[in-house]
Amino acid sequence: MDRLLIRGGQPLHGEVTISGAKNAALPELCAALLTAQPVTLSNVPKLQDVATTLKVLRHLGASAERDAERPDVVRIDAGTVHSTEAPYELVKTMRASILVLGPLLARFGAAKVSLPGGCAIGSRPVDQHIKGLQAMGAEITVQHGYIQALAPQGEAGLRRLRGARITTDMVTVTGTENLMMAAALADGETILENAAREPEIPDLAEMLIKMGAQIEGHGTHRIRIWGVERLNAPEGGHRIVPDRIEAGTFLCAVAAAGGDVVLRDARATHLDAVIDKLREAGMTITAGEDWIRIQATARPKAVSFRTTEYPGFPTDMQAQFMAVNCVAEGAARIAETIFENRFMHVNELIRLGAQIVVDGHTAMVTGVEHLSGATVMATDLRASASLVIAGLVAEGSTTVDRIYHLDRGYDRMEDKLRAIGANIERVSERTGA
Ligand SMILES: CC(=O)N[C@H]1[C@@H](OP(=O)(O)OP(=O)(O)OC[C@H]2O[C@@H](n3ccc(=O)[nH]c3=O)[C@H](O)[C@@H]2O)O[C@H](CO)[C@@H](O)[C@@H]1O
Ligand SMILES: C=C(OP(=O)(O)O)C(=O)O
Repeated sequence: MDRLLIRGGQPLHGEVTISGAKNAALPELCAALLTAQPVTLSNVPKLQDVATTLKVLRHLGASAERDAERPDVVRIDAGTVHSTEAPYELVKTMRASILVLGPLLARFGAAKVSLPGGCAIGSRPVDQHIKGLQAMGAEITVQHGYIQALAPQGEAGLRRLRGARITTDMVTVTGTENLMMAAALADGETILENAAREPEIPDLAEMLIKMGAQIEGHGTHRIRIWGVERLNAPEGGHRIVPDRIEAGTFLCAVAAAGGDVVLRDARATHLDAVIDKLREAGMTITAGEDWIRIQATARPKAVSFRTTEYPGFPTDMQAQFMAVNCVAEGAARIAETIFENRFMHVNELIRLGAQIVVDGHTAMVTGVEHLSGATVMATDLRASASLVIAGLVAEGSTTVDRIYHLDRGYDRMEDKLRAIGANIERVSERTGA
C-alpha cells in the first residue's frame, strides 16, 4: 500500500494544470453506453475511479481504451456490448458505478447492477434513482444486493422506458445524471424537477446533446428531455470540464502553506462559493476565463461555512477548507449538511495538533499557530486531501497512509505539488521508495 511522506513548511510557487473532472468523467464514460457508435472523450483524468469505470465498460462487452499517444483521450465502443450486468466485484470500490444503470436500461431495456453500498462518508442510498426509473415504467426488484431493472414492453416487443415527470425527494447529483441519460432514449418527454445544478450536469447534457439528445434547462432545477430513438457519437468528441474540486484543493493548499500559484485550465465561475470564502480568509484571488491565481501572503483568517448543493459551498471541499481553518487566526464553525458522516478527517487532523470539536453536523475549529507532523490515515478521498494540506504546513514529517483513497480522485497530486515547491514523495510498500 502506498503512502505519502511530506516535510512541511515550504510555501508554494508556480503553475499547476488542473485535470478533467472526476465527477464529469464518470457519468460521461457511462453515457457512451447509450450509443453503438464509438465515442471519444478528451481531458480524461488519470484516476483509479476512471480505471474502474473502464473495467466495468469492458466487462459489459464494450471496448474502452486510452489512446497510446494522447493518454488524456479515451475511446469507448459500446457497439459490442453483450452483457447488461455490473457485478459486485467491479462495483464495490466505486459508488459512481450506479451510473451504468440508466444508460443500460434505456438502450437495452434491462440491467442488473450491484448496489454500490455505503461508504465512509454516509449510507448513500440510491432510492431516488430507482424511484425515477420506476416512474418511467421500469419494473425494479432489489434482491441479493442487486438492482434488477426491466423497461416496459412497447410496440413490436421492444422494451423502452417512457418519459415521465419526476420530482426527486432531495437534490441528487448522480440521480439527476442517471435519469437524464435514461430519459435521452425514452419514449416521450421527461421533466426532472428538483434537478441538481452542479457544473458536471450541464457538461454531461452538452455531451448528450452532441450525441443527438434533446435536452433543455440543464444547469437549472428543471430539466426537460425529449427522448429520441437513437443516439450517435458526439461529433468531434467531447472534452471533459476541468475539475473544480481539484482546483479548490490546490487553492486551499496555497491558502494554508502560503505562496503564489496560478492554476491553468481552471474555471473560477464554478468555484464562486469557495473563492468568496478564501477571500474572506484574506487571500488575494484573481481569475480569467481559464485560470485562477491565488496569492497568500499572511496567515489565513478562520472562516465559517456550511456545505450545500451547488452553487453553495461544496461538501467535496469541506475537509480541505477545514485544514485551512486548522492553521488560521481565530475560530470557525463548519456545518456539513449533505452527508451524515463526513467528519472522518477530524480525528486525524487532531493527531496533527488541530483543535476541533464536533457536535453532530457541526465542527468548531480553533486555529493553532503550528501543526506538528505525525503518521495519519486517510479514510476517504477528500479526507486524504485535507491531510495532505495539513502535512504541507505541519512542522516536521507527516506520513499519510492509505492513499488509495486519494488516487481514486486526484491525478498525480504529489507530482503537481512537488512541481510548485512542496517536499512530498510517494513511498511504495513493495519497493520502499
Ligand atoms: C460521482 C459523483 O458525482 N459524486 C458526487 C455526487 O455524489 P452523489 O451523486 O452520490 O451524491 P447525491 O447528490 O446523490 O447525494 C446527496 C444526498 O442525497 C442522498 N441521496 C441521494 C440519492 C438517493 O437516491 N437517495 C439519497 O438519500 C445522499 O445520501 C446524500 O445525503 O454528489 C455529491 C454531492 O455533491 C458529491 O459529494 C460527490 O462527489
Ligand atoms: C464523495 C466523492 O466522490 P464519490 O461520489 O465518487 O464517492 C468525492 O468526489 O468527494
